[in-house]
Amino acid sequence: MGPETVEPPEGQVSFRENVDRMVDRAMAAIDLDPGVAAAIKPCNSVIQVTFPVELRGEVQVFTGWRATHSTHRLPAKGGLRFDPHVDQDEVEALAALMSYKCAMADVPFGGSKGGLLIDPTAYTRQELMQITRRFTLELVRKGFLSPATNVPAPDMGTGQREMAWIADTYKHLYPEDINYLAAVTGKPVHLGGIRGRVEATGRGVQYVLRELFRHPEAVAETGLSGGLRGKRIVVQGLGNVGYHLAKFLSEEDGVRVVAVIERDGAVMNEDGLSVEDLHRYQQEHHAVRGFPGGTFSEDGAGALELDCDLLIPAALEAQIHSGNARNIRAPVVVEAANGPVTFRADEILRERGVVVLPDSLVNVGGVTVSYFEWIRNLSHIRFGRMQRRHDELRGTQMAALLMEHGGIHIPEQVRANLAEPTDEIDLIRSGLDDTMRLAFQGIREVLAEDDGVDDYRTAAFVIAIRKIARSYLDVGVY
Ligand SMILES: NC(=O)C1=CN([C@@H]2O[C@H](COP(=O)(O)OP(=O)(O)OC[C@H]3O[C@@H](n4cnc5c(N)ncnc54)[C@H](OP(=O)(O)O)[C@@H]3O)[C@@H](O)[C@H]2O)C=CC1
Ligand SMILES: O=C(O)CCC(=O)C(=O)O
Repeated sequence: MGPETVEPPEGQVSFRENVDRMVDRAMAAIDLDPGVAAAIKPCNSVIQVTFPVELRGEVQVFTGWRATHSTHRLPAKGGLRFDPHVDQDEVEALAALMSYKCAMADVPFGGSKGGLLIDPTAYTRQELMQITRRFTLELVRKGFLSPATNVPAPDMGTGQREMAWIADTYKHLYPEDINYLAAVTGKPVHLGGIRGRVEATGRGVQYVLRELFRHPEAVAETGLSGGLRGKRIVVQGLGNVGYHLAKFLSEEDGVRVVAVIERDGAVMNEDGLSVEDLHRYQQEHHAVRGFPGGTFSEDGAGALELDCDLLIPAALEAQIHSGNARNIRAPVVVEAANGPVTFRADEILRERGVVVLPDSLVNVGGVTVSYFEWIRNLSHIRFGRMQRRHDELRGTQMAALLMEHGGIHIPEQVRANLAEPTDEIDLIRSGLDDTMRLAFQGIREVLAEDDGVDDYRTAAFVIAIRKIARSYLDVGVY
């Protein structure tokens, strides 16, 4: 749609419609059978639950949703959001995105997402536990939560604590289910979680950006040059995803975080913000205003338009829309959040040559490590437990053999590395890194080979849709 076209106000286009329009663009590019397209796009089932909880001596009623988009693989997988603005349209859109990202990155799950309409900051820990347990009960009883069919995980407003309550509630309902721990992922490690899940989405963003900068031709297309080191980033949202990605990129890759946008405004420092200091400040003050390490502006939305190399929205959807897409100065937008760019903004950015790395690629690290956690729960054993000492012995023996019989001097540090047993976290990072690299490479292949596909988002959807369509066609639709 050209900039001159008279368009309906963008606010009238729902999140779900935005996702569908992006999917339509990809389906058109591969000439998908209309029947299969119609089978893939809608949510398979959606539940709305309304339940009472007695709090502070009175009954309060809560509403929540869980949408299952696709069940071509089971369980259907996706986060659970606690937010005062969530609605059915939003969870449907997010469930659809889960199907596509899982298929694209070879994470063998269908797509689902849930939300509870609540302001979590208005309740005590004890109250939230009561509400979460009751919500869990509703979802379980209605067939929307179990290790085999539908497995939630953290999203906005939820984390390890809520996942622990969900797992425990499920266990009390089905103590005979030997796989009860696999009913939810993102749990604390001591309660059946896996090392590396908390930071997985942020870590995945780091790995995908590292992979981008291993492809000089891809970097050249963005108009940037050189490596990741020294690049200037603006991050929106310093929650789970935003904090970890900003921390890893600045501490490990020499990236400069020139601005962080939070709910109350933006804090800027051209020399680079200390992510740890800012995070600590934000945790303490529930705001970034007043942070001594940078300059504050109340205009958070305006800060999206700051000059930088990589703009990384990591908070809410629809942050880049037709009203500000022409003002975005970053040559690359990295969608760490789900749906931060509307369909219309996506078109404008494409016209302007801004490269958008889409959510389905960028934030797939979270569900990837959830997949590892789910497998760990089903296998009832920590990854690496059987081979750690075996690896150590083999490394020690190999180093000794090379030194004694090959006459090779191996420095002590190298010998120590060879003999070091592999920890679970090493395996998780290896699996995550591999997934992110392969996902990026798969998209580059489609961009190179498919005529009519010339942006990362369409390429990611093309990969996903082809896989989902194949699984529909292979088994037949009945
Ligand atoms: N957690 C995960 O593993 C995954 C998350 N995602 C996506 O990443 C995004 C962020 O999720 P996550 O980090 O888990 O959520 P969190 O709730 O941990 O963090 C969200 C952050 O965004 C901030 N925020 C809220 N409103 C605004 C606003 N208007 N402007 C700027 N910042 C704002 C929040 O501030 P405050 O604390 O004040 O509310 C908070 O710091 C979501 O789109 C989610 O779906 C995607 C894949 C996996
Ligand atoms: O870890 C998961 O299962 C889901 C993560 C998620 O909600 C997302 O990728 O948007």
